[in-house]
Amino acid sequence: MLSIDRVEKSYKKGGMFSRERQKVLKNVSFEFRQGECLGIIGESGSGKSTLGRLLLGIEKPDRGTILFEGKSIEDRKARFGNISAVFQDYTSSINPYYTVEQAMLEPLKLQGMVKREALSKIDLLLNQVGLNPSYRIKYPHELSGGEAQRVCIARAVSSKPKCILLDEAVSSLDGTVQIQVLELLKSLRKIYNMGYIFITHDIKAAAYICDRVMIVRDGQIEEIVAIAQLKDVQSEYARKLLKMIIT
Ligand SMILES: Nc1ncnc2c1ncn2[C@@H]1O[C@H](COP(=O)(O)OP(=O)(O)OP(=O)(O)O)[C@@H](O)[C@H]1O
Repeated sequence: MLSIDRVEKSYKKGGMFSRERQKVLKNVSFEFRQGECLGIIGESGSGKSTLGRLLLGIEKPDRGTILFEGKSIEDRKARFGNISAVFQDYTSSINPYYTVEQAMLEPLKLQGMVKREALSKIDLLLNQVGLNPSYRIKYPHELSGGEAQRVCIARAVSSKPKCILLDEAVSSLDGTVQIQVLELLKSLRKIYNMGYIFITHDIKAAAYICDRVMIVRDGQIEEIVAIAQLKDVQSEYARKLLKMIIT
């Protein structure tokens, strides 16, 4: 569904007048299959979030191509309604002056829904993420971290996307809430028949939800492995990384 071919990305390094560039992604190629949950794991600074932004079409690669069902992800029409995102920072993902209802109306209106239809859809979406209709009138500061992230997830599924990219989406939640949100993601995946790209440094969370994980090292793919074969990773680095994260 998503074809990533020889993608490279670099950023300017140093001050405003510096010409030096840091290569953040190097020759990245892989396929994301329809309906799968692919984890992207790696050390801090390995380029996971940069790759995530490129997959969303927020930024352009310097070289290489990213195709969504054969069309460039840079083409708004290719990605609109097909791919959405949930980020770690749920508090700044929702406008602080918007109620939950207003925040959820936005994407539904963009899909061309009339207000009456959108309002009943909001009740359904809130219900699907385990929040009752009383949450419609709440502001972000009145929500717990887990509740705010549920609202972000409800917004992300509202367009019935084929894929949601989750960038450290459960990392700031504490233990039990994290598991509840992972369970929610599992059940929504079945309801909507969609795939996830799950960026995380938490291998346990990845193992809980993903079918395959891609291990990224210093901007390059080290290895892609099915979760069931995680214990049998081939590369020395992947073995060390997994051991380090698990202990
Ligand atoms: N917009 C940017 N401008 C300049 N440098 C950037 C930019 N975005 C990322 N970088 C650099 O690219 C490298 C990779 O960053 P990235 O956030 O993609 O890594 P990451 O694996 O997601 O890390 P973390 O797990 O800590 O979030 C880092 O050295 C970072 O400083």
